[in-house]
Amino acid sequence: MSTTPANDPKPRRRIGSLKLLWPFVKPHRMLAVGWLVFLAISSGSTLVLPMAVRHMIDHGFRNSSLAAINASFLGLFVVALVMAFATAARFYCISLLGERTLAALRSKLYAHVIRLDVSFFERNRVGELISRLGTDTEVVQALVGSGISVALRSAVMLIGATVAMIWTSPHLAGLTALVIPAVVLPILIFGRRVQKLSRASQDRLADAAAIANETLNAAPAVKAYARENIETERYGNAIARALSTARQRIGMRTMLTAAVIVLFFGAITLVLWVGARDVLEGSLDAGVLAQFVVYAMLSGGSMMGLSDVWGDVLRAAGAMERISELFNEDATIADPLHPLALPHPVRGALRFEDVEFHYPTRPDAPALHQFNLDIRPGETVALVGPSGAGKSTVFALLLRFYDPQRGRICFDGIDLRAMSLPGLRGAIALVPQETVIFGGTTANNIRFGRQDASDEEVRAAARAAEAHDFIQMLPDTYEAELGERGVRLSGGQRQRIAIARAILRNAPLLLLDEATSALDAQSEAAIQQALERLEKGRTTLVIAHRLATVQRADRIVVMDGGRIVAQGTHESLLAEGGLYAELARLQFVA
Ligand SMILES: Nc1ncnc2c1ncn2[C@@H]1O[C@H](COP(=O)(O)OP(=O)(O)OP(=O)(O)O)[C@@H](O)[C@H]1O
Repeated sequence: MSTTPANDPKPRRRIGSLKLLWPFVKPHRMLAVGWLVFLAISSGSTLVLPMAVRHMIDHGFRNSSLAAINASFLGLFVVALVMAFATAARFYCISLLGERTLAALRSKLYAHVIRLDVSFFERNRVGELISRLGTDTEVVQALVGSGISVALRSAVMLIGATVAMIWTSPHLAGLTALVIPAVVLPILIFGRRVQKLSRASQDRLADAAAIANETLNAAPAVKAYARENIETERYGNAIARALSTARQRIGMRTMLTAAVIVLFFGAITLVLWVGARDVLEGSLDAGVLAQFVVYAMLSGGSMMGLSDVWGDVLRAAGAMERISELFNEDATIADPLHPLALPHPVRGALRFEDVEFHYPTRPDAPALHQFNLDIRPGETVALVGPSGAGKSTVFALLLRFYDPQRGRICFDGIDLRAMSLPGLRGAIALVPQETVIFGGTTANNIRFGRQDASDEEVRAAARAAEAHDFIQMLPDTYEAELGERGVRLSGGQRQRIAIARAILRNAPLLLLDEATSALDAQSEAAIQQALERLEKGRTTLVIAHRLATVQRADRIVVMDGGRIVAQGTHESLLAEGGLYAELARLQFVA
C-alpha cells in the first residue's frame, strides 16, 4: 500500500485525485455557494479600498473641506464594515464545509475499510490504517476548510488586482507582466519537489504510528521482555526517518517561499522605480502611482498566498491519493448478485468437497489439502490434531473469511459463495480462542451476540454461561464498563462472556475454538454442561485440545498437515492407535 516516491504518479494525476472529494462536498454545496458569495463581496470591498486611497490623495486632502473628509472616512468605514461581515461569513461557511466534508469522508472510509476481507487486515498494519483515518483526512480537511479558501481568495484577488493594475496604468502593468515569469517558474519547479516529499513524509509518519500502535497495544508484553529501550529506539528511528523527510520538505518549501518573495519584491521595486521616474517627469499622477502600488501589493500578497497554499494543495492531493487507494481496495469476499437463502428452518448440514486452500500470504503452503468432510444436522464433531494441523482454518473457511482455491463448502446444500455474508454468518455462533472485549457495558458486550436481545435474555445467557456470578461481583454488575478504560476481566471470565454471546446468538451452527481452555476445572465442568445443553439440536464443531471436550462429541476428526488422517469415536480411534492414541496419551494438552 505504501508507495515509494520513486514511482510516484504524475502531479497532474495526483491533483486529479482531489476530484474524489466532490461527492463529500456535494451535499453541502450551499455552504460552498455561500462561501463564494461572501468571497466575492469581501474581495470586492478590498479592491475598492485603493480607489478610496487615491480619491483621498487626489481630492480629499487638496480641497480639504471637512465635509469631504468626513464623507471619505465614513465611506471607508462602511467598506470596512462590509469587508468584516463578508470575511466572517466566508470563514464560517468554509470552516463548516471543511468539518462536514471531513466527517463524511471519515465515516465513509471507515465503513469501507471495516467491510474489507480478513486478508486485507493481514496485509496492512492497523496502525497505518488508523493514521489514514486520522492524519490523512485531517490534511484533506485543512485544504477544504481553509486551503481552498485561501487559494480561491488569492486567485480572485490576484485576478481582480491585476485587472485593476491594467486599468490604473497599462504602461506599468505591461512592465509588470514582463517580469512575472521570473516569479512563476520557481513555484513550478520547487512545487513538484515539495509534493513528492510531502507524500514521503506522510508515509514515514504512518510507519511510525503503526509501530506505536503495535507496541502500546502490547505494553505488558514489551515490559515482560524488558524491551522498552529496544522499542523506544525502534520508534525513535521511525520518527527520525519521518523527521528527515519532513526536514527536506520544509527546506524545499523554505527555498520556495524565499525565492518567491525575493523575486516578487524585486519585480515590484523595479516597476515602482520606473513609475517614480514617470511621476518626476510629470507623465504620471502621484495618486495613480499610489493606487497602482496598493494593487501591486495586493496582487503580490495573493501571489504569496497562492504559493503558500500550493504546498497544502499538494499535501492534500497526496493524502487524498492514499485515501483513494483504500477506497479502491475491494472486498473479494462479497455477496453474490442474487444470494441464495438457507432453508427455513436451517438444518445445519455441512459438506467440504475436495477443498484445497492456502492462505493468500502463503501460496506455497497448503493449509487444507484434499479436505473432504460431511457433517450431519445436529451432529457434534470434534476436530483434533497437532498445532498447525489446520483446525482453525476449517472455521475460517466456514465463516468465509477466505474462499478455498479449489473445491467447495456447502451449508444445507448451498455453496457458501452463493449465500449473502450476513445470511451465512448470521447462522453461525463462534466462540473464538481469544475473546475480544469491547469498550462498553457488560450487558452490551454480551449483546454483541445479538444486538436486539432484551435485558432478560442477556441475563439468561450469562447464567447459562456461568458468567452471572462473577458479573454480580463487578461494580455496577451488568452496567459495569469493560474494555480499555474499564474493568479488566480474567481470561476465564472473558471466555464465559464469549460463551454467553454464543448462547444469545442461538445460531444453528456453533463453532467452538478451544472454548473452555482458559477455565479452571470447576468452572469447566459447569460450562461443559452448559455447552452440552447448547449443542443439543444444532450442528457443532469443536476444536479441542482436552479429552473432556472430545469425549462429548458424536464424532472425532483427526487432522494432520491439512488433511483428515482418521475419524471415529473415542474408543474406535483409541483402538486404531496412531495419531489419536498418541494425542490421547498426552491428554490433548497442546
Ligand atoms: N492468517 C494466516 N495466514 C497465513 N498462514 C496461516 C494463517 N493462519 C494459519 N496459517 C497457517 O496455516 C496452517 C494451519 O493453521 P491453523 O491455525 O488452521 O492450525 P490449527 O490446527 O488451528 O493450530 P492450533 O491448534 O495451534 O490453533 C499453519 O501452518 C499456519 O501457520
